[in-house]
Amino acid sequence: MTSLMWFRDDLRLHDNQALSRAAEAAALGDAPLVAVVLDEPAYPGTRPLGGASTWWRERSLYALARDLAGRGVELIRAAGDAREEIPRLATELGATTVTWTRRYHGPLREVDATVKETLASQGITATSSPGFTLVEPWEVTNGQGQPYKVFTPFSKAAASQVAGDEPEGVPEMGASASSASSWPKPTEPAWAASLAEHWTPGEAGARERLAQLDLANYAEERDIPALNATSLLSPHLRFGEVSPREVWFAAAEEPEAAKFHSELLWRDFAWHRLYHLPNLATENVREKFDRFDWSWDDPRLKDWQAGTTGIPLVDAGMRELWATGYMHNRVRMVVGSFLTKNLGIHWRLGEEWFWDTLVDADAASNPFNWQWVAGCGDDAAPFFRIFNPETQAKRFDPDGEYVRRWAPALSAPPIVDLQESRQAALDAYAEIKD
Ligand SMILES: Cc1cc2nc3c(=O)[nH]c(=O)nc-3n(C[C@H](O)[C@H](O)[C@H](O)COP(=O)(O)OP(=O)(O)OC[C@H]3O[C@@H](n4cnc5c(N)ncnc54)[C@H](O)[C@@H]3O)c2cc1C
Repeated sequence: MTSLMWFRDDLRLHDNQALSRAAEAAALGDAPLVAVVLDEPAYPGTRPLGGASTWWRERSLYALARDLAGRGVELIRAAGDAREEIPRLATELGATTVTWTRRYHGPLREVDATVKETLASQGITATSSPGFTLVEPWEVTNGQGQPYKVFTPFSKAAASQVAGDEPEGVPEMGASASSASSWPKPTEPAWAASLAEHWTPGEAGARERLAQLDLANYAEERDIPALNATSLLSPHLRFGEVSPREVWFAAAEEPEAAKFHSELLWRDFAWHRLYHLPNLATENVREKFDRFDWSWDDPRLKDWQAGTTGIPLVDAGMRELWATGYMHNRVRMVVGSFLTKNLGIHWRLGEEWFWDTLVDADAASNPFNWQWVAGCGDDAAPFFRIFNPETQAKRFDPDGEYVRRWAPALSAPPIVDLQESRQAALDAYAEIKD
C-alpha cells in the first residue's frame, strides 16, 4: 500500500496541491509516500527539452531529491512512455493512489488521460490537481462560453477567479526520519559554466528570488534591461519550483502589484491559448500569414544566433541569452522583431533557438510570444509595428549600459540596412494583407 506522487513541472514542496493530496492519501491509508519523476520521450506534437532547460531540470531534480530525502521520502527516477511506465511502477510499488499536477498541452493531456484509464482498470485511483497556472485554462470563458483571444478581457475574467485561498505550506509527509539522498550530482557541461553563475535551480533558489521581490519601481523600470527591475522568476515558474499562486500572493503585499499581476496573467493567457491551440509552436494562428514569404534558409540566422549582426542592442540580447540562458523581455521583443521583419526569417526558427537556449523556455509562452512579435498571433502586435533597434536602444538603454555589458566591442558592420529592410517587410505584408 503506497501513495505515489508523480512530479512533473511542479518541482517543489511548498504550495504543491498534488503533493498535499498525495501526503493526505498516505496518512489516511497509513501507507508510505513515494515520489517518482519520469524522463518521458517526446510524444507526437511535443518536443524534447532544449539544452538550457535540460541543464536546469537536472539541477532542479537534484535539489528536489535532497529536499524530499530530508523528509524521509525517496525520489525514484524512471524513463519511458508514461502510459506504460506509470502503471507499471504503481503496480510494482503496490500503490493504491497516484497523484500529479495537471499539464495543459493537448498531447500531454491525452497521455495523462490514458494513464488515468489504465490505472483505473488496475483498481488504482489517479488524482490530478491544479497549480501550474493561476486559473484552469478551460475555466475562463467569455459571455458566449468561448475561449478568449484578446488579453485584456481574459485578464479581467481570470483575475476575478484567482483563488482567494492562501497558498499551502509543505505537507506533513509522515516519515519519521530523514535519509541521505543518493541522487547523483549532475555533471556540469563546459558550455553551461556561465549559467551556473547566474542561477540557482531548485526550490530554495526560487524562494530566495521570491523573498527578494521588490516591486516598488517595477512599473517604471521593468522595461530597462540594464536594471534588475524584474523578478527573474520565469525559469522557477517554468519548472514549478514556486507556484504562480504563491508569487501572486507575495506580490499582493507589495506596492503597485497590479502591473506585476498583469504580467503573471500573460503567462496564464499563453497557456489558455495553447490549451485551445495545441499546434501553437508550428502553425500561424492567423492563417493569412501562411502566405507570408518568410525565409527558412537565410544564412544570416547564424549571425543573429551568435550576436554578430552589427546592431548593438540585438547583439547584446543574443549574447546575454547565450551567456545566461535568459534575455530581458524588452530585448526579446527587439531581437524577435529584427529576425522576423528586418531579416525576414521565419519566426519558427527564432522560436526554436529560444527553445534550445532559454532556461525559461516553455511550450506556451515561447511560441505565443513569438507569434505576438511576428504579428501572426491572436492579439499580436500589428505587423507594421517594427521595432527599430536603434530607437529602442535610445529609449530603453540611453546610457548604453546594457549594450556595454553584453556586447562591449562590435566589430562587424550591420548585416542589414534597417530602413530598407523595414520597407521590404511592409511591402511583403501588403501582399497578404487581404
Ligand atoms: C519572443 C519572446 C519569447 C519569450 N519566451 C518565453 C518563454 O519561453 N518562457 C517565459 O516564461 N517567458 C517568455 N517570454 C516572456 C518574458 O520575456 C519572460 O517571461 C520574462 O522576461 C521573464 O522575466 P521575469 O521573470 O523577470 O519577468 P517579470 O517581469 O518579473 O514577470 C513575472 C512573470 O510574469 C510572466 N511573464 C512576464 N511577461 C510575460 C509574457 N510576455 N508572456 C508570458 N509570461 C510572462 C513570467 O512568468 C514572469 O516570470 C518571451 C517573450 C518574448 C518577447
